[in-house]
Order: sequence, then structure tokens, then C-alpha cells
Amino acid sequence: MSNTFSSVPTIDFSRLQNRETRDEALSQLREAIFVVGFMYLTNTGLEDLIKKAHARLPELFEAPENVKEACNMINSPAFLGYTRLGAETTASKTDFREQFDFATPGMKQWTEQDPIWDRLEGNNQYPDIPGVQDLVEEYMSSVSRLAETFIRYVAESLGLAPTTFDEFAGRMDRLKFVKYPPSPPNSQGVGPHKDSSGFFTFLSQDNIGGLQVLNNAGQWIDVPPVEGSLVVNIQQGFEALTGGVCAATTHRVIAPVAQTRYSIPYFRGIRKDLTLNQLKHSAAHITSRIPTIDHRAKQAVDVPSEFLSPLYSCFGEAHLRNRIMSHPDVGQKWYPELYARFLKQKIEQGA
Ligand SMILES: O=C(O)CCC(=O)C(=O)O
Ligand SMILES: [Fe+2]
Repeated sequence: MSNTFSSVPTIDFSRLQNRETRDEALSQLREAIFVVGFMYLTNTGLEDLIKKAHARLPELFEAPENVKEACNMINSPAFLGYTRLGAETTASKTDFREQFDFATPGMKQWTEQDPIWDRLEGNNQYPDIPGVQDLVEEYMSSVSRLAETFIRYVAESLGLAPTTFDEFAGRMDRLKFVKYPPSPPNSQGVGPHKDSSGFFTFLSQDNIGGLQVLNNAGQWIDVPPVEGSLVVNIQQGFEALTGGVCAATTHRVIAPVAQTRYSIPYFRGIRKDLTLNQLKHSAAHITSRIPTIDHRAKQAVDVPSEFLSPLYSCFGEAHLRNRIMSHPDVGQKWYPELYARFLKQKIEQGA
């Protein structure tokens, strides 16, 4: 494979912001996007916030069962809240992790007149622990500002106007607090997957390790912890928007054996009302502007992706399917008909 990789590159955010170093940093960013789809982002200015958030996680997960269960995701048609160990499925296997899902606060109340996938834009369920809501809100607004700026740099690095992707921004981003407890050797912390809900993921991991990404040659490459950094990766929404020129990279977490690992992924959301036609149209438009010197720019618009499948009327529906299949108990409770339909499709596809 000509364009494979054996490590994850580092992009220094402060160099993107500095006139003197910006051009070089933009070309490194372009390379990271085209070749790997994953990078460390350093010097973001969020280091103290990341540290503060990680310091709260052990206490949050050690809260009494009844405090965690009071905000169980099963209560939420928006798939927000607490997921206990063993209740999540990836690549048809059970994940060995426990987590809280949060989202941008202040979404409007869903009504029967709204599209069903808008129901994903619901309210947070905060555990009754002092300071958690403030922490989530502070973290989300800070990373959201970073994400907005970063995506403009991404556009520039691809030779596009900085605001090219602004119009595709969704109303809601998602944030998770995740705990991987010590597990038997080679357990699946989270199975192989591509991130689904939007543009890019901004992940802060602690110092334990276990995250791996898959290269084009089928090898799993470690993403070892780098203190204070965010691991940034392309999601399937951005892959679809760019016609596969910027591909989402498959990744997984091998569960720790002796220690507990914590991580905080933040998922930058994309508009849920984007239809397949709009996506294909924008992809064609965007790819036609990315300079063709790179072989990736020649890649077809028909990248294999569930987000470009005619089975779903828009991005929101594909996203809802993804949530239902990842959290089948929640999916079955709130969307019984869709759950049955998606399950049937899955069986028919042999997936
Ligand atoms: O915990 C991690 O390091 C990665 C988690 C992840 O890939 C996900 O939740 O999508
Ligand atoms: Fe992921």
C-alpha cells in the first residue's frame, strides 16, 4: 500500500494560529487528513480543562448505583444518560465499558410533527452529583469553539474557503465520559467502528493506552497517550461530505487488564436533515475544488458508507439507526418499529 501509515501524526494547534508557521502546519494537517484520518492535536489551550475533567471521572463512576441508574439511558429517546457495563454493542459484540452520554444543552422539545430523528436532540440527564452539569457545559462549550476553528483550518488545508463546512454544522454535539474497568486479556473495550454522528471527534484519553487505529494494510496501530493532547479523527459525516476524499478511520479500544482507563470523546455534529442527494451534491462540489494533485481527490463519490445508503432518507435517519443498533434496549423501547426494521435489514445484509 502506498499510502498507509504506522503512527499517528501530531498537529500543533498553536502553529496553525501563528502566521509564521501556519502554511507548514496546514500542509501537515492536510497530510494527516488524507493519509491517516487521525491525529494528535496539541497546544489547544484546553489542557487545564482536560485535566480538571479527568480528575472528576473516578468519583463520578464510583457514585452509588442508584445515582447512576436514575439517569439510565433507557429513560431517553435521545440516547442520553448512563449506560452500565455490558449494555452496548459494537460490531455485533458486547463492549466492556461504562459511560455517560451528554449533548449540547438547550435543544427544543421534540413533537410528533417533527421528523423522528430530531428526537435525538433531547435533554441531558445529569447524575445528582454536584458540579457535573457545570463541568459538562464548560467542557462542551470550550471544545465546541475549538472544533469550529479547527474545521475552518481543515477546509483551508484542503484548499477550500475556511467557512466551506459551516453550513453543515448540526445543532447538537455529543460528549461522553467513559470508563473501561480492568478486564480479562484482549477484551473488547469498544469494538472496531468508525465514528458516526458528524464531522470530527476530539478525544481526551488518560495515560493507560489501548486505543488503536486500522491502517490500509489491515494492521492495528497504537495511539499511545500524549498528555494534554486531543486525539482528533474524521467521522463518517465528514467522509460523506467530502465524497470519501477524507476517509473515516476504523478504530477500537482494547480493554485494560490491570488498571482502569478513562476517556472523554466529544463528537462534533452534522446537520441531520441533509439528504443523500444534498450530500452527494456537496461532495461533488467540494471534491471538485480540492486540488487534484493528490490521488485521493480522484476517489469516487460513491464511498461505501451507511451514511450514503439509499436505505436512509437523510443523515439523521442513518444516525438514528446507528444509535438504535448500538443501544438495542433503548432503541427497542422508544423506536420499536424502526428497531424491527433495522434488525431485519441487518439480518438480510448478513451484517
Ligand atoms: O475511549 C476511547 O479512547 C475511544 C472511544 C471511541 O472510539 C468512541 O466512543 O467512539
Ligand atoms: Fe470512536
